[in-house]
Amino acid sequence: MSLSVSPDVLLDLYRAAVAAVGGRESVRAVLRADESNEPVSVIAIGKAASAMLAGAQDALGPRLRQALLITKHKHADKHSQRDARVTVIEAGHPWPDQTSLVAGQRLLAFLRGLSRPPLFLLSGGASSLVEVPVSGVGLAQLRALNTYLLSSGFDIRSINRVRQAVSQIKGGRLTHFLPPGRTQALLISDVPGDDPAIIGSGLLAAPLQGAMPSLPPELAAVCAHPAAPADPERLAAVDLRLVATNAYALDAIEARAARLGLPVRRHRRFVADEAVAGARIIANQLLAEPGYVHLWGGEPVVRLPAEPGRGGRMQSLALSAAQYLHGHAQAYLLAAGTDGTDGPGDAAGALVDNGTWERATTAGMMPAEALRRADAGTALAASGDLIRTGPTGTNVMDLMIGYCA
Ligand SMILES: O=C(O)[C@H](O)CO
Repeated sequence: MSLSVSPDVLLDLYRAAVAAVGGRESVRAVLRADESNEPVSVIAIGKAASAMLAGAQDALGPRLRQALLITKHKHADKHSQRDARVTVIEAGHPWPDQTSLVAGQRLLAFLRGLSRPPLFLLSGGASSLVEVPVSGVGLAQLRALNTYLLSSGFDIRSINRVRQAVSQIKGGRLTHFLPPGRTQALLISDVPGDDPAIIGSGLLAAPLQGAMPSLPPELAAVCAHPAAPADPERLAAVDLRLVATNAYALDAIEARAARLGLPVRRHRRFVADEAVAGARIIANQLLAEPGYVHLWGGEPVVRLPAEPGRGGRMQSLALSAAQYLHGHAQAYLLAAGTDGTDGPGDAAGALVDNGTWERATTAGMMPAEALRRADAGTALAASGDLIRTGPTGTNVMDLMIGYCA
């Protein structure tokens, strides 16, 4: 078999993956299979809420009676805004703001107006976008808590464990406000392991168990306000279904590669390392087995200095991997998020090759220094290797696709 794997082929595989887990397509595919004629009310919450709601609008047509859309500032699309049946609220992310509390009240009011349960469309970001704090906790405390959590280095499970402790709706407590009957929820997962109790802090799932991570005393005191426990019977009346995950995106790449006749090595270990360490592992695996398209899924982390530069975890990982590709005749690595935004800046990630390190250096950058300052985006802009997609309408964490001849 004669192979021709160019950077364009890797971009094509990445695009196929993002399309396969698109919020609109994923929701539409599931709802089209539903043959009922009943009218449906929809509540879509999360960074992918607009796209998910568009999928419901496509599939349900006139059956969609009314919808509440809660998404990040500037994330509501025209499709939703022009539909008179849709109430749009844009709220704060990654830190909750006043609009997140307004969204919480509108959510409860919307539910009070229903005689039967709505269809929920949930995606990552919901934790910050909507909140009804327990009594005694206000916006200032909520923001202080989230500011601490987001820079704590805790994993998302621990972060959302704390968020659940100060909420009247998270950790399954939103079920207390549902009308009677079975509730359906479709979810896009942006968390390792795809646990619905973690996605968006589990508005409709059983609460996270286990010890809380340790917090500074003033924040531990915020979490000591009592919250009503979730009712197991109400939780049991919710059907949660994942419609898009990181694994689905990797499946789509495998399927597309097979159609193109490309042999694939799919690495099953979820890449959650610190980005620079992860880059070394990935580059070693790639270079050890030439002639294959290598695939990894994950969500590495970047330790941020006091004043970080441009670019997120995927750009750090890509730039760091570029130093290992240097000197190889033909070697590429595409590392990109699936939501279109990889940290500060407008890039989704980067596609590096054996010349990236040198191009960045020739352009006057010091790539190693850029990595230390969490400024990979500036070096990759100079080497001409950034990928820009704009908002994609989904988020299933990160994809890494590599090839070396
Ligand atoms: O909203 C959240 O909690 C995160 O995006 C994980 O889903």
